[in-house]
Amino acid sequence: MTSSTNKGKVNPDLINERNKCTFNTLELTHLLDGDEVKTKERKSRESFFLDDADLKTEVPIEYLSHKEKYEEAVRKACIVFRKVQQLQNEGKAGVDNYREILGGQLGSALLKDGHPLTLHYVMFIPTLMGQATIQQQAEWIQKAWSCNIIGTYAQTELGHGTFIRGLETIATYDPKTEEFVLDSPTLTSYKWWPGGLGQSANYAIVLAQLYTLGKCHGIHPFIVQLRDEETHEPLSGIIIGEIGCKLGMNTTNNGYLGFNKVRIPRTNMLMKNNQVLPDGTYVKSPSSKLTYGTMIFVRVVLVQDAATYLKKAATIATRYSAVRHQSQIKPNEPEPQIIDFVTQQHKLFPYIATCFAFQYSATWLWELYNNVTGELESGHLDNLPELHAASCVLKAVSSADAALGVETLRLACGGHGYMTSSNLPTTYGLVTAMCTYEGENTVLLLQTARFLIKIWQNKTNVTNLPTVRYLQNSLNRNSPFEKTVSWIISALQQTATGKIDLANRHINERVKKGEAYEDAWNNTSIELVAAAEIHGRTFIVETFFSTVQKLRKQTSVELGTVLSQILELYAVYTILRSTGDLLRFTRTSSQDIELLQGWLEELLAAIRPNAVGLVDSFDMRDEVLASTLGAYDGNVYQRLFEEAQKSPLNSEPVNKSFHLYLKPFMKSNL
Ligand SMILES: CCCCC/C=C\C/C=C\C/C=C\C/C=C\C/C=C\CCCCC(=O)SCCNC(=O)CCNC(=O)[C@H](O)C(C)(C)COP(=O)(O)OP(=O)(O)OC[C@H]1O[C@@H](n2cnc3c(N)ncnc32)[C@H](O)[C@@H]1OP(=O)(O)O
Ligand SMILES: Cc1cc2nc3c(=O)[nH]c(=O)nc-3n(C[C@H](O)[C@H](O)[C@H](O)COP(=O)(O)OP(=O)(O)OC[C@H]3O[C@@H](n4cnc5c(N)ncnc54)[C@H](O)[C@@H]3O)c2cc1C
Repeated sequence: MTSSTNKGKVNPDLINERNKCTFNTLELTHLLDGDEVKTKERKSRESFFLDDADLKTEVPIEYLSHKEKYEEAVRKACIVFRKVQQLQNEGKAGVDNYREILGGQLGSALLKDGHPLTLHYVMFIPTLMGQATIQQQAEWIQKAWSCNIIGTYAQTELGHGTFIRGLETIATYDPKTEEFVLDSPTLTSYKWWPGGLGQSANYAIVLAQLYTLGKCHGIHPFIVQLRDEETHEPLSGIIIGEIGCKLGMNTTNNGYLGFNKVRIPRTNMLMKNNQVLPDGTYVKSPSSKLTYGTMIFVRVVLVQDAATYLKKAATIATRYSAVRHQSQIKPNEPEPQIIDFVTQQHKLFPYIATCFAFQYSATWLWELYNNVTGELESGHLDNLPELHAASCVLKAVSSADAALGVETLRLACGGHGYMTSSNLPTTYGLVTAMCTYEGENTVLLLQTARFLIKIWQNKTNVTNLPTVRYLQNSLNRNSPFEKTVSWIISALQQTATGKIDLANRHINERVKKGEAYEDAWNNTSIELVAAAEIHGRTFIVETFFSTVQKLRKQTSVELGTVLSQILELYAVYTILRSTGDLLRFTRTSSQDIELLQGWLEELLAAIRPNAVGLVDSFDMRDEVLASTLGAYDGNVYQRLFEEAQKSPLNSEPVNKSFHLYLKPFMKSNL
């Protein structure tokens, strides 16, 4: 039985759902965490943070002003990281805990609408680790780890986010003083967006165009002090502030930054990859793309984050759907639980399955990232393009599907899903941002397409490239329909290959007609994005399949059966999203599509008794869900009512606006 912190009387529908679950939810929780010990450690960390009275906010943050929200977020952020440091000193915290504390699980429970110090940990420290020399690390890392300085990552500008070669901030080397002079020559060159930049950080990694000895060498990273370490006043020549309210993430303190001829020492350019010598000589690294390393790191960790946000929304919507009764299926019968409507199951269950699919792809990608960065350290760059392409497509597909999933799950909760207290709107605000930051999704899909087309055009040997190995079987037509996940994978691979081939042919045809390659690329880009997307989805299904094959060797029969069902559901759901392409690029017939549809419906029915059990296995504490609709006890209506009482408008029977405006207006109409 999955534990919960909530001691309330549990709703009978949920008791009933839990009684009919066919597998041991605790076994699945352990499997998702890694093992029983890891579950214990996670739960003890959760208690360490969530039971701390100082980390609770009395008034729901929605009722605070923008300024108050920020101040409350900083208060909590400091407590959170003091506690992290305590765990570190006790040897109980590592990188994974930062992920948990900043990301979707604990992170959004502690700071519901974003963390003002996230960028310090997610990009400032990783950039120092990846781009600074040993000497520079000796100077900066310890100060950063212990938070004596707080940093951010200032790359995006008002005028450019995607096209980073077009950034306008300038760093001109002055050999006489051995300093760089940072300047923002235009309004569009102002940095715009960096998290924590507004009022929290006193340092930043700034990406700027490097000029030395009269020549521009492209963008390079510099560590720049922004504010006085004692007074926190902006330093001379630094123009800084916060960018204002956003759709979500309103406590991340995103900022703007301009430079008016700010001088920094030569040694503040991060020189692990490229260098500027004291006399101004430029020394180039083997690959200009190593400067982009931090972006790969963040894209990799975001895939896990997408899974976590989706788990949260799936838990809320599934529990709510088990408790909510509405309408009738047959006349004269009681109103059913809305989870019994098949359309409702179709909104919920594929997204429950998607949580698993993304988690397994995230694990795979994290391992690839660690292997390839290890190789980069020893000068081997061969596998960087595949890592880049894989991280782009998995970040894009997982964030897009998680955003769509959270919104679908919100809609699945009807009117109550629209309440802020359901926590679905805030979760959507967090997850949809992911589609834009760290590389806008379309742009990232085009990066993956670039990799795929290159492989296809050059007939590259793909034997050692796991994400594209399937391309070697290229255009062999797939076998007749079989009700297996292997068949689905091969049909998806066939479809992806067909789409890559067709896009490539269209580029070539356009070039033959006289278009420049770049124009032909742009004119084919709708197809290129679609090809990259299905390539990504295919890989996610394949990874889910191989993971379940491995896991089934260690699970009980009951859990193994459920894992296979959700794998099948994810596979069938994914392929049914592409029926048009399936008919175009494979031998699949419309009768096969009917069979797939029937299979989908069978799976929804098979998963129905275990739906609540599956989301219970995610083991998200009520404080993590922070939702009137999703709590473990299912007491939805009581919670909605209680939360409504917290509206400041309910603190007095008559609001002054009645006397000031409404009454005079109403009387004047007599
Ligand atoms: C150590 C302590 C750690 C503690 C922390 C641990 C964990 C933290 C964990 C979890 C955190 C959890 C949650 C996080 C929660 C919230 C996150 C909150 C905030 C997020 C902040 C977001 C911050 C940002 O957004 S920063 C700004 C990001 N900006 C972008 O991503 C810009 C996108 N644009 C680009 O990347 C590029 O410009 C481009 C679009 C790729 C084009 O570049 P260009 O130079 O024009 O390249 P071109 O197209 O010509 O390609 C040339 C060539 O290079 C290849 N290429 C491109 N990029 C890369 C790369 N990155 N790596 C390798 N190779 C690359 C490209 O494919 C081409 O190759 P080829 O010529 O075809 O061979
Ligand atoms: C919540 C949030 C937090 C952020 N945090 C940070 C941060 O800490 N530090 C930081 O430096 N930045 C940060 N950013 C900025 C973020 O990285 C950029 O907004 C992002 O990379 C997208 O760039 P853009 O805004 O220039 O979009 P644009 O590139 O202007 O996108 C607009 C449209 O143009 C299209 N487009 C652009 N180029 C192409 C192309 N080559 N081919 C096809 N279509 C194209 C896009 O697909 C999109 O539809 C943050 C952004 C957000 C929303």
